[in-house]
Amino acid sequence: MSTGETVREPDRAATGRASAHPHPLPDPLAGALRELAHQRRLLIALDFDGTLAPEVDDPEKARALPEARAAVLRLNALPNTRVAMVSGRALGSLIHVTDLPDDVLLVGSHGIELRLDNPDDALALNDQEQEDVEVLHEVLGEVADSLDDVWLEPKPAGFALHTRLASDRASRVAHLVALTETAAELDNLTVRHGKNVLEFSVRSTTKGEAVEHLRRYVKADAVFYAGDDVTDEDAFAALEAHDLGLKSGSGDTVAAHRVDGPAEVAAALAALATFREGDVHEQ
Ligand SMILES: O=P(O)(O)OC[C@H]1O[C@H](O[C@H]2O[C@H](CO)[C@@H](O)[C@H](O)[C@H]2O)[C@H](O)[C@@H](O)[C@@H]1O
Repeated sequence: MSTGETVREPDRAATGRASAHPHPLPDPLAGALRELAHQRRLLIALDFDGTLAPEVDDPEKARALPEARAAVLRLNALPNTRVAMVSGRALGSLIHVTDLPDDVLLVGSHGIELRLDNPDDALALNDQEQEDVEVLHEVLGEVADSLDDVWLEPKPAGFALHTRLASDRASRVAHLVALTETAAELDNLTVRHGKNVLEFSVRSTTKGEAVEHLRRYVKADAVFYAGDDVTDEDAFAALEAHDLGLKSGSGDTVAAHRVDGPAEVAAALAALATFREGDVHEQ
């Protein structure tokens, strides 16, 4: 969790704005945000669940904290600054829960689905992939039906097997049986481990590839990425020297910075917005 000295960033003298939130940022993070804010063209890529939005039992009821949403909108309004959501959610679900302006770039299904500036083609699976999705549905459907509080969330290229409300025993059984039986039926399957969820997909794209694609797409000089889960580690690993990775919450990470959770991520985004707004006004 957050360690080291902390400062309340940004202060009114430095930026002309009062600090609007009570979550102090670790000193090294505040400094890194200040430096990042000077980069000419910036991509701000953000995971959703556990990063902007606290975890809830019903995925469709998850919403970004108001402070996080406000900071995202401030950043999105700045010149030479693009905001992207990079999520494991299906694109439709991501559009619904984020409810952001159309110029926010969206990546769903861990990089498989994109909504960039031009209307992109809907995800088109080939015949083999469609068959594999049907097999997955059959196998995982049986697992979910046989255990209390285990359920399947359909996605365009696979399924998420949710165990958040299941007992420890049911979760273990669900994971074991699902992994064994899908491996027995399908050759080219990607399995991603998340918080109370196992994701099965017939496409193997990662959030790391998504960040690389977005970096090229927006011609970014630097990238800010924040995420909380195992799948976000691919994105952190894709960051380069001038970038900034921010891990939300507990768990192993290769990100250079860590905060406790969505409230502190919101504070970091608000600080970045304030630093960058200051730069714009100075130009
Ligand atoms: O990449 P993310 O934006 O973090 O999405 C990851 C998964 O998020 C959702 O599941 C998780 O959040 C739910 C709502 O808080 C929670 O109920 C569930 O236990 C978590 O696993 C979503 O349902 C998945 O499709 C995403 O892949």
